Amino acid sequence: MLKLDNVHTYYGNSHILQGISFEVPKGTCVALLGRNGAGKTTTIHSIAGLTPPRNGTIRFQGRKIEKLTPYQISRCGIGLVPQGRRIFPSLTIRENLTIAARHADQSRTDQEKWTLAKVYELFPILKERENNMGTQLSGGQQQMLAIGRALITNPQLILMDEPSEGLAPIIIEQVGEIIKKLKETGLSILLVEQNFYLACGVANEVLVMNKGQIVWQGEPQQLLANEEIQHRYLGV
Ligand SMILES: Nc1ncnc2c1ncn2[C@@H]1O[C@H](COP(=O)(O)OP(=O)(O)OP(=O)(O)O)[C@@H](O)[C@H]1O
Repeated sequence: MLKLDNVHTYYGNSHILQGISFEVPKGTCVALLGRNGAGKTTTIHSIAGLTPPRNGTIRFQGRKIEKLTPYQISRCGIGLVPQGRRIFPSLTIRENLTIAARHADQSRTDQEKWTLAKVYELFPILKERENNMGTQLSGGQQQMLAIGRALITNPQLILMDEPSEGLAPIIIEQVGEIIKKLKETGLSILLVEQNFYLACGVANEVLVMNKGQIVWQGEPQQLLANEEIQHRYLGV
């Protein structure tokens, strides 16, 4: 589904991603873990075209996408749930969703298509509060809206940047359940997280980043059993 090969990304002269390679197979969730500043968001932004890589290739369903614009990448079927949610504060829930729907990929069959009704079915609280402004939502509701807004573009892969950030533990559990449900629909997910337990609970594979490189990769159970890696790179 997604394949990065030797990706190098810079901010000016700062060499941030130093040869990142990994794959997200179809229908799976791959979690990217690491301390603050490890390069997780930069990886997501490199894939989404917001900070294009200077070297290396990124393939989505076999097509090279590293030189495309963010809009073109989104049209290929990659949805972004950005860090901090980025809800439009002066629009209602419904407007936040319908604006995103205007950019939806229409090539999928009706059954697979995400509509406003399907997003409301997944998140009934958004339907109940559809006329509330973005700013009037709790952190958990904003996260649901950010996920709904990505889904309504009909992506085949979503990039989620720290969905648990700033949320209470009970809401983080709900986010975990949502991610599992999305996987069941066949969606592929690249999940960037600081929350070790959330990531290990939902991912098929975990990648650990440090200083712009992937320093460990394996199954969640292997990471849960590996205290050395947890201490050294994740501060668990
Ligand atoms: N716009 C920018 N200009 C210059 N350097 C940046 C910029 N954004 C990030 N960096 C640097 O790039 C490195 C990687 O940052 P990045 O945000 O990818 O890390 P992260 O693992 O996502 O951490 P966090 O959890 O804090 O978001 C850091 O050293 C950071 O200071």
